Amino acid sequence: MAPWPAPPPPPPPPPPLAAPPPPGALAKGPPARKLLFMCTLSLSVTYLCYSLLGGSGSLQFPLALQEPPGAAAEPPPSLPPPSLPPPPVRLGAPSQPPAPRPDNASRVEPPEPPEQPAAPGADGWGLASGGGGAGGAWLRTPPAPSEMGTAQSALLERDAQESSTTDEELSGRRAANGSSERGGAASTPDYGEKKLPQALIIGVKKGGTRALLEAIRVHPDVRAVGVEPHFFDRNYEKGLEWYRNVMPKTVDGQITMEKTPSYFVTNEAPKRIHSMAKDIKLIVVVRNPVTRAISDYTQTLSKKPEIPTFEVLAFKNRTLGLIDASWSAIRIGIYALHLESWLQYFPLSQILFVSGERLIVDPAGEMAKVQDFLGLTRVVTEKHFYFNKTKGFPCLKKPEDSSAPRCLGKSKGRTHPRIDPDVIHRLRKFYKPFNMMFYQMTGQDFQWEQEEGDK
Ligand SMILES: Nc1ncnc2c1ncn2[C@@H]1O[C@H](COP(=O)(O)OS(=O)(=O)O)[C@@H](OP(=O)(O)O)[C@H]1O
Repeated sequence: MAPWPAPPPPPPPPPPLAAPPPPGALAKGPPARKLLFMCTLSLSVTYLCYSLLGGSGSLQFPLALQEPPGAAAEPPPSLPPPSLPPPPVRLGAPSQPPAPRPDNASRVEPPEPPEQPAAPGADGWGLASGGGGAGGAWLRTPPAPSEMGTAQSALLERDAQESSTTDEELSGRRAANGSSERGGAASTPDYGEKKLPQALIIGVKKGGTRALLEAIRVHPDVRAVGVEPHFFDRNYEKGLEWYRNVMPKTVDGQITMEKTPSYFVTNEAPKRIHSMAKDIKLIVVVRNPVTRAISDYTQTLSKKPEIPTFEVLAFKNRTLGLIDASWSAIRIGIYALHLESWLQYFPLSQILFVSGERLIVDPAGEMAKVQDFLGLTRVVTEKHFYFNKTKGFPCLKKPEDSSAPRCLGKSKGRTHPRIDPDVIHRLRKFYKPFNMMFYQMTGQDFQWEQEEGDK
């Protein structure tokens, strides 16, 4: 294993509010941080402006964003006049500057066993089976308005608690795979030490996080917990000792990892993670937000077939073209806004953005970047993957203790319902300025605007 790189210096405090740059100033190339700050500030203000246009809504995303039918995609409006009050809730912005490392011992509860035994391969790579998706095109009748209100609130309620990989999926996979699958905590030898993670896959839900985790677990210098601990969102009160106890044992030179995709959109997560380990490495698998939203919806639909159609849920008012950004399936994909809160605590150099699309077409290429980022030697390479035609995805050729090839389970790579192309078009236009901002913030062009289809 390559030596763990020295932790980068702590991020500078968020820059003070500044006056908007004169027109064209950005094009003249101001310092990168200033540019980034101006961009993100502009985004937040954009969001506020959209919000003021839209009406009522949830706390985090108060309002729907309006996109009149046929309107040309436009970049976010420029900064507001100085008299405009600041956004009451700035998405993801921490309420305080980074806190000093807490005294863990002072708030630790007696450790208890993990809720889920950190089952290796839980929902991970199983033997390739036929299909890989549930059903074909899903044509559904929109519900009556009264029905819809109830269905939508039930959905939103569920959204708040839903795991990206659900417990049913996990237990299903465990049953299907048996309990002796490779990798992870359960197959970790009974020596070594449980450590807090040094790297996290923090998102995004439906981005390809499971595929990434399972691939990196092939590396002998990585140990990862199979289930999603949800420590920094749902289980934080249980304390760091609980969290440590969830982790697999590691020996010197091994990295401890976990993935919980909801961290990326949890307001408190950046601060909490920073207070645990400011030099932690963060990985975000991102995917075209339109496809991601459909994938998210598809997952919910598979559990709750009675929910309204995607087309119904995507709009606050379809005639007016009001996109419902309070719906989590849509909100999660506004990556630039979520990233802004992470950048308050972590430098960009500590965050790796993996393309969910490339993870499918070139898994080895993306894994090379991941291993470099983690300071690992490139052990996981082309020779570990093959494309499984039945599954329609790359699968692992040969996990470390088995000669059988493995694909991810049926909950990964579901067949998406057919979505009205006009709705997809409108969503693309909705996301475009946020995507542009995200490319600027990360310095990477994920080329989502060039994709034609949904998948
Ligand atoms: N190798 C491989 N096999 C199967 N699926 C793959 C793979 N690589 C990426 N993907 C894509 O991963 C999507 C699921 O993302 P996540 O694992 O992040 O989902 S979750 O948030 O943990 O539920 C899943 O989304 P859907 O296709 O919408 O089901 C896949 O497109």
